[in-house]
Amino acid sequence: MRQLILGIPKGSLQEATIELFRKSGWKISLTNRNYFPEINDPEIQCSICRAQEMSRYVENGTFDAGLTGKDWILENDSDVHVVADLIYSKVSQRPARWVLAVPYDSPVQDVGDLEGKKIATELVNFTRRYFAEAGVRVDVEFSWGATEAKVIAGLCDAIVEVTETGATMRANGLRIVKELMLTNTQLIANKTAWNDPWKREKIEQISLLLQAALRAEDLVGLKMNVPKEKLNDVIEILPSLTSPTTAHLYQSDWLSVEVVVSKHTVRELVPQLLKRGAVGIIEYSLNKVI
Ligand SMILES: Nc1ncnc2c1ncn2[C@@H]1O[C@H](COP(=O)(O)OP(=O)(O)OP(=O)(O)O)[C@@H](O)[C@H]1O
Ligand SMILES: O=P(O)(O)OC[C@H]1O[C@H](OP(=O)(O)OP(=O)(O)O)[C@H](O)[C@@H]1O
Ligand SMILES: [Mg+2]
Repeated sequence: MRQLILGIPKGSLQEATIELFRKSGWKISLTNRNYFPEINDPEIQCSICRAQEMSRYVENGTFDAGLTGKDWILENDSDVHVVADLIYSKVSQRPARWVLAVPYDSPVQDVGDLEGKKIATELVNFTRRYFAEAGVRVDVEFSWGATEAKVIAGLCDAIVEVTETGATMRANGLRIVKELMLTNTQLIANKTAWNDPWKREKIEQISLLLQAALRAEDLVGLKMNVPKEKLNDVIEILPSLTSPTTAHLYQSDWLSVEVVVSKHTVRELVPQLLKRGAVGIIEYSLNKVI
């Protein structure tokens, strides 16, 4: 039987990635210190890899496909096929941001103010390129991590660092001067693997289901009963992916109405639906939206 070698990112993206696979129908079992986790699909062999190195291993064919941040694909300048953007980060379903930041009371207000200064970052190539294009000469120094501490300690004048919730920036009293890049997780494939029909189909299956599970995260189903004469009043305020489904209730003038809506609209929507004559409203979560 053929097998697809799939890289799963270690670190910040690991938990969210394994959880997304679970929702998509694949159980990845990680035991302590084992870098080759079990997966309940004989056609996939998983391997754990640092997000920073993933794109290199996909590019050179060690892995057929893998998940990692767009930031590191760009930083490594890897020649890989991007199969899908999967918008999630460590704790949210939003992109993370790479920002230029300084201590709160620093005189630096703009990129140009950093001429001749020192910048610490994990994303050295990207940062050098950014400042070269801006025509500002800076000394970019590689940082192994805990980068926020370095600018506070005065070891550099500014940092280029990733932020998601902003908690670390706030906790260290840092000020964002500029947002340099948005990044999100991507599913990438080795170019030769992508041209192999069996592997491509397997990668596309993974892509389809991961995207479906991710889309479902933000949505819920709503179902309600509505008397015929109130139907238009109710439908008028229903946002929906497609137009709402309606069905007649058995031997009655009532209809059942079903829609898929954004989770965040529900608390506004439900009281209005009640006012307009809907009853027996139920909300249910969705596993996948295709
Ligand atoms: N909240 C976040 N913090 C840091 N990286 C994040 C976050 N959300 C998403 N990412 C992405 O995770 C990848 C970095 O993950 P990785 O595990 O390799 O580094 P790390 O989590 O910083 O590891 P380490 O604990 O060694 O610093 C990048 O692609 C980055 O964009
Ligand atoms: O905006 P926030 O939600 O606070 O997340 C961003 C923080 O998370 C990452 O740190 P990491 O855990 O990777 O530690 P490191 O700095 O040692 O790499 C990143 O380097 C930031 O410090
Ligand atoms: Mg880190």
